[in-house]
Amino acid sequence: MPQPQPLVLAVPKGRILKELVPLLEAVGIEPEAAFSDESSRQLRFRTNLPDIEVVRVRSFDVATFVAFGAAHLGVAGNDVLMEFDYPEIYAPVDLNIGHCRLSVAEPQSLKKSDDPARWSHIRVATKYPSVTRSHFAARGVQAECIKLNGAMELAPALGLCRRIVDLVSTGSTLSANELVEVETIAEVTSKLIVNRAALKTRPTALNSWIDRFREAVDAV
Ligand SMILES: Nc1ncnc2c1ncn2[C@@H]1O[C@H](COP(=O)(O)OP(=O)(O)OP(=O)(O)O)[C@@H](O)[C@H]1O
Ligand SMILES: O=P(O)(O)OC[C@H]1O[C@H](OP(=O)(O)OP(=O)(O)O)[C@H](O)[C@@H]1O
Repeated sequence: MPQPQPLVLAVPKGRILKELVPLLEAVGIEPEAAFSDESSRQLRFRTNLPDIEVVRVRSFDVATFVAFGAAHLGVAGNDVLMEFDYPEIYAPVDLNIGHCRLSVAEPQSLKKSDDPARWSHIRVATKYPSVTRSHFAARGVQAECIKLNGAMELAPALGLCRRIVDLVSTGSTLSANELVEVETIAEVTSKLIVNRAALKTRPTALNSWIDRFREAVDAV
């Protein structure tokens, strides 16, 4: 009988990867050496297991690869999952890594006189326009979003807008840019995500990976 194609696990480049590597080890996935070589241009990696390979993509693209079934499994923050809200993605395991929060922030000087309860229309710079619009629409505030892909914290000082919605962890990026949090939209951690159609066609293999990740998180 022909062997099924290896499962594809999509992982994000960047900060989550450092926290993810020990979890991959704990579930028994050891990618080939080029995976840990930051200078390597390789994007697709064999592992010690013939039935799983790993691809490394941008954090937002993990969700897209998994939603379209190009990857069977992935690791993504719930900031990314909320922004796309793909119905094709199932997120069964909280990996307890990538802890941060999605927050609204504004200049310290503005906060002194500001009352969020009185907002009716605000302009916000963010990488998360969809989450931002729905968060504010739920209380009748129209949020006009300017999409940025990074360095949101610069926007108020340069007059692009007065408020931003961005991820906050230690708060040091906000304070270095004289901004303060006004409210939290969501707590964020990274999840193991699975393509729902793949879960139906390859249930044994995928459920076994879900169990292994769950056990590895519980063992930490
Ligand atoms: N300061 C932080 N502390 C903890 N987790 C974070 C922090 N910032 C981001 N994250 C989590 O890590 C994920 C990837 O963020 P990261 O900043 O590495 O990607 P990025 O560089 O913004 O994106 P891209 O891959 O598009 O370059 C986010 O989606 C979020 O879930
Ligand atoms: O509260 P802190 O601990 O300062 O963390 C918050 C920062 O972390 C993330 O950016 P990251 O460092 O990942 O860089 P990026 O702007 O390139 O996404 C986020 O976008 C904030 O800028």
